[in-house]
Amino acid sequence: MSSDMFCGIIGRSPVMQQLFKLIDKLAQDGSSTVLIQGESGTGKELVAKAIHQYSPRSSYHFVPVNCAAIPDDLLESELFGYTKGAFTGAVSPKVGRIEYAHRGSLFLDEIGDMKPMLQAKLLRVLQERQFEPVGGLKPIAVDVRIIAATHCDLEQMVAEGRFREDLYYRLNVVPVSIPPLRARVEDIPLLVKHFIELLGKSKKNPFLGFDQSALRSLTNYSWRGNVRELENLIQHMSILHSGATVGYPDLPDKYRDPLTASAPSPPSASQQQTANETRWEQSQLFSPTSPPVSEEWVKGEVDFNALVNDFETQLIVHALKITQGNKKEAARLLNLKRTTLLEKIKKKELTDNWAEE
Ligand SMILES: Nc1ncnc2c1ncn2[C@@H]1O[C@H](COP(=O)(O)OP(=O)(O)OP(=O)(O)O)[C@@H](O)[C@H]1O
Repeated sequence: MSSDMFCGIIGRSPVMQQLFKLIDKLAQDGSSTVLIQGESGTGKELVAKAIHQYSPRSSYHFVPVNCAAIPDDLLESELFGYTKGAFTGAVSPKVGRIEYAHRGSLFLDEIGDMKPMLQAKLLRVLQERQFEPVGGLKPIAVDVRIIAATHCDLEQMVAEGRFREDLYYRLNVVPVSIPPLRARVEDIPLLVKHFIELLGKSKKNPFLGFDQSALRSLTNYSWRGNVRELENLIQHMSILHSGATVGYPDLPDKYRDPLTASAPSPPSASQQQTANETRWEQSQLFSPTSPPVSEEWVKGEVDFNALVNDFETQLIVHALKITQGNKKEAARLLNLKRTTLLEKIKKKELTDNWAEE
């Protein structure tokens, strides 16, 4: 599987290609519980839907429940339903979302926000495949695949006693991790193209996109809100710049990267990225430590090894910044072995604090 799109999910980076394979396997399996972890806006719900849509359960319901958005006292009756007279106001019985998802998939988003009492009730659904509605005594059997998602570190929450350990292990049968967008920057141009096409479909005078310098700057940005933030930016740009191509100066302040501003324009103005242009862009991500026509250049005293060493340091620091210090990811971005990167970091005595840019 090497397509750049799988069930509406865009990604050509190796991690996304691996994710597509995992989704395919999980879909075929059809029953195992899945726990999706990733920062907000990385596409957790999209992945959950894809797992359902490709599974034998696809002709039944995909039922999403956002555990953080529903107040605690309502979440129990939303999930488990209630019998007539269960509480004041329960004038007729209500089917809960777990029962509604029978033979389909239940997507429990923000599972880390679920209160302990409900965690215990959910554990029973996972263990016994049955539950009682609020106010009911008779157990109801269900055949439901549970796909949970969270942006929290559930393992840490277990260690702190804030999440049930037994439930964590029941949920984490197949862990799926979606990396943040800053750790897969090669997906950005593709996502930009995808959202421009999507948003431009219904427009007479659609937004035409970004020029090379704007795109370069977006690639250097940290994307705390991940793909959702990128989608919002393109929506914003489509409104302000319909029928136009946006350059670096037109980007909102926070998306403008000073390194990009100092880089010269690429040799070709074509919107189409050729392999050569991509390589050229990569080399222009960093301004050289010495200007090309300095005194040393004229006198022929350029210290080639020192300059190459500096450039190597800049590349490593840049990769560590955009991966927030994740050395495995940084090595992947740089196409280096992890051990090679670790040796270079040690030799260069680079500090270990990459969280803030
Ligand atoms: N790889 C992707 N390809 C295309 N669209 C994507 C991708 N990842 C995310 N999106 C889009 O970004 C938006 C956010 O995705 P989604 O709601 O699935 O994220 P999430 O991780 O569940 O977020 P949250 O944790 O805040 O609920 C959606 O509009 C989704 O379609």
